[in-house]
Amino acid sequence: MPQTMAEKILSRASKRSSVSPGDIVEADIDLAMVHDLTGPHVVEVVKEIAGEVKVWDPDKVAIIFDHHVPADKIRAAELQLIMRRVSRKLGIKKFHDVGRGGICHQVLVEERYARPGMLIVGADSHTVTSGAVGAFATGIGASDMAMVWLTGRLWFMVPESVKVNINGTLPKGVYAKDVILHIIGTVTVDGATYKAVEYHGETVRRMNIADRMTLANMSVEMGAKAGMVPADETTVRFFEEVGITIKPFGPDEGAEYADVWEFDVSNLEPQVAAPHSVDNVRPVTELEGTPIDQAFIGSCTNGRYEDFVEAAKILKGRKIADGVRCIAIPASLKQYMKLLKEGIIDILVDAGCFVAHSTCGPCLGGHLGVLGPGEVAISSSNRNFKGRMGHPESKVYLASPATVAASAVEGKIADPRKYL
Ligand SMILES: CC(C)[C@H](C(=O)O)[C@@H](O)C(=O)O
Ligand code: SF4
Repeated sequence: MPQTMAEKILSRASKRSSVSPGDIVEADIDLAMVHDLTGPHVVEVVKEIAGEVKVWDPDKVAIIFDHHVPADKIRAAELQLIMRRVSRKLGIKKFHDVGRGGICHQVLVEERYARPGMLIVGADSHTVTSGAVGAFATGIGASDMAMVWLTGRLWFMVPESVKVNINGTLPKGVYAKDVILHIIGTVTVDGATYKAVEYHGETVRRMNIADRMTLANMSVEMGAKAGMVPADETTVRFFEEVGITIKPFGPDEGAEYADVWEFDVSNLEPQVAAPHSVDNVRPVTELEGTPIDQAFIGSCTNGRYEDFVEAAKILKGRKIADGVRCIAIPASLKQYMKLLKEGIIDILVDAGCFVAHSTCGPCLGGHLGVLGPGEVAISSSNRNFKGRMGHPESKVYLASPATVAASAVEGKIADPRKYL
């Protein structure tokens, strides 16, 4: 029987010839990731069950520090100490300490830990990001992760698959972020609950890996279990860049989908998700002029080289508006280095941005830009829940890096198209 990407991956991992939506399978995990915040909980549960810390295969475990790095308070330092000791004890090679990697989802893709056809679990909801290279990647809780550490296996209910066809040429100033915001705005935050979403169509085929990561990343904001892009020639080239040969990977011809969604993006305007829900999406022209206090360019959604290049086109030779701070944080050391070498960091600093080394920081109201009462931010990240970036009385608007940059320059939500 022809199968979707999720079905193919779950059949292979559970050693079955085929699976159908609703089946319960026990599958072998190819890669298990934890970070500085969730790792300590996993360690605690593993110790409770097994009496000591251990993992089934140290080469299939990744431990990446990103949420509170460098440690912003004593508690964060304590948690990082735990994970540093565990990494050393277990001989984890995919261990990325402060300054040695970046945001966990960026690192999984950038280091090519995530590969097409893999089954990946991470103790973080945005683990779906690795779907950009054709993996079934999903977020799980600490106790599930503890079972994975101990056995290398986990049960799944095979999800129904949804095919999202995205066609049309993106207009100037409109990006992958606008596409995914538009999709979430259309289907709402529970529009894809427990579904495996596959992104198809000419628009997606033309997207680079950075853009595909933005799409996959926000799949969880409509409830998806996984968000995947078939691995095609672009993916093959992405792996070739570092000397790794992979084969394209996609659904079988004739695979059956629970739903097919069609989107034509040829006339799409830049999109903005207004407070306090990711599906509260409007075209930028409806929100233009809304005053802001802070702009943030970064996160696992939009903190890549390509994102900063777009923001820098707008920031070059301009200044951040008086009374507004713009925080710019590349998603990883590698992205930072590339931006540094190409003079993009100079442009950001010249414009008046506060540029920091890779961390989740302000994205989850952690540090390096926590909002105060009544403050308004526009952010290139993925969540705008009440209090997400700080005080419960603050507000977060989500948009593309270009829209964030244009807004930073004007001190109010602005349409990036007039700058491009
Ligand atoms: C802190 C962590 C568990 C959380 C997640 O799972 O997504 C965070 O990364 C987020 O984006 O809200
Ligand atoms: S950058 Fe934001 S969304 Fe991504 S993992 Fe960190 S806190 Fe979560």
